Amino acid sequence: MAGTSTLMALKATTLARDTADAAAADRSRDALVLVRDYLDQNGYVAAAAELRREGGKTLGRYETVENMDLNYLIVEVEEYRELKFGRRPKFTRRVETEDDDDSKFARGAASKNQSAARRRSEMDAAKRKEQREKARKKSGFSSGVLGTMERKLGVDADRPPPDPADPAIDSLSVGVAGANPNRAGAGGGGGGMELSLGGSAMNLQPPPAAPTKNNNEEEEEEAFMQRRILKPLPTFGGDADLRALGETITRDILQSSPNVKFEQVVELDDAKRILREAVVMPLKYPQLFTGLLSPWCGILLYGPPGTGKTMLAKAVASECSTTFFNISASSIVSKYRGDSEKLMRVLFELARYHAPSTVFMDEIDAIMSTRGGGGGNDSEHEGSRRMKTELLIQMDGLASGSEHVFVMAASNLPWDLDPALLRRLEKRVLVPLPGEKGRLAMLEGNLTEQPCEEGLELGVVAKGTEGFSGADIKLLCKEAAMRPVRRLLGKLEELEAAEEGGVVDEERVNLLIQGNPITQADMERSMECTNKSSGGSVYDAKYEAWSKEFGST
Ligand SMILES: Nc1ncnc2c1ncn2[C@@H]1O[C@H](COP(=O)(O)OP(=O)(O)OP(=O)(O)O)[C@@H](O)[C@H]1O
Repeated sequence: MAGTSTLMALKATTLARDTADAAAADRSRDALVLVRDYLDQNGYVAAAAELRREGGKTLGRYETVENMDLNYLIVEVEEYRELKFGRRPKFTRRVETEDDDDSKFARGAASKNQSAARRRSEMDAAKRKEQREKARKKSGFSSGVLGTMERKLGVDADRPPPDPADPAIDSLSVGVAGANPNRAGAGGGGGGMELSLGGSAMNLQPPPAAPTKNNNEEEEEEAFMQRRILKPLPTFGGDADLRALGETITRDILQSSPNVKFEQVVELDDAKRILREAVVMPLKYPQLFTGLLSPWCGILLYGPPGTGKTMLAKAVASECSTTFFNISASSIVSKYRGDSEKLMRVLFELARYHAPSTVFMDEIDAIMSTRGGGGGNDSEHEGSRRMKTELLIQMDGLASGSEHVFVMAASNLPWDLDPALLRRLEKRVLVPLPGEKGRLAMLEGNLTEQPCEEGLELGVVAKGTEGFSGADIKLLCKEAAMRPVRRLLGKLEELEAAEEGGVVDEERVNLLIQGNPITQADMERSMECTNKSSGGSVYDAKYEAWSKEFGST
């Protein structure tokens, strides 16, 4: 009898344990499905795919039931705890790790970026309202629920989005094993993802990349950019093709921070002035640029190759911390041939989504030369025609939209450009070859870190390089700097042979380099074997003539 009751007790315990195990497994599966669907809905395509891969077929058989998602659960728990305990629960807290000085850094960045954020906030208040409304519709929550969520995080509808560095703001960390850190294409911050209320809608945001040094303005600016671009992709109305294209653009075209300063660009004062006036200032002082003075939407930089057009575009993006989309028109033609029309649409959608943004289109003549008819290009491919039309439509949209998206196009052949595009590129700025002074400054800049012999006369080189572009000067310096290295190679081989392991230590190599500076003869020899790449005076005259007719400064 005693034996039977022991057996029954054992059975009951086993049954209870099995039931508890089954419930735990269900909970675990539910959590994964909820996270997966949340990632999907918020554009974390790669992370969701990774979760699918790890979850295998079993996970694939489940989906979140209607009227249920992660947001909803969080709100439920919050409201329940508030009712029961009189205060809302904290789901997460910020942690500092040894190798991730993130929060200290982010606090520094927060104070530096405060004034910029204030400026942005004024511009963006209306936009945020609109986004809140969209998010509310998307999440299916009433505005009251969203309001409650925002209050919990101290977010005011008309205040700027909370800074993730603010320790007062809680965020929910969701570990996604194996999540692709490059999901947003900018060297993301690893597998962990952070659920935060970015002003209104809940987004799973990967944490900002941890910088290596603190208190450095450039790096802070870069971290700000990282946070901005690590937003998840927009959903593109659920269109899988567009979303895939969005992923590609984010990976290939969007740059976190070009990190080029205006001071690094030699000469080109006119171009710098116009760019400051057209982009930098309107972002800093939006109240000055309204109505008739609304900022320019498009600028064309034209001139010989290698004169600093790309550098200028990057300087603009860095100076105003705009998200930088750098696309070479020839790559649109070769790489996205069948998709080029869609690419344009997705590119501009992403630019608006990450606004303020700068879209830089290099070699614009490759896609926007004069359309069929007048230019004699009647055989123009239909797809290419549609792509051009799409670009024009998108540019028109910029003028009427509220987002700050600024298009910079560059061309070496402005006379080939379609007049319809020219009309939309309101400012057209010549980026000419550098003068003698400019060339000297470039020579000095390029050779700053190279050991040069005492009394090296760079002025002579500057005089003798008439017609050279900045890129040519860089090549010339590289060639000159190679010459002492070539002289050293023989010596290094001898030393290697004598050295155990066949490697000469770094210090010794450095000493050898210091004792072998660039000489005047090296510079002269380099001038002899480096040619200018631009077309010379015929082209110069053509630029001048076009400038007179179409340029604007
Ligand atoms: N004004 C300049 N100041 C400093 N460096 C310059 C300048 N112009 C050119 N350079 C040097 O030349 C390189 C190439 O310049 P950049 O790519 O900006 O030229 P680009 O005008 O865009 O050329 P392309 O028309 O061929 O695209 C730069 O990385 C830089 O080293």
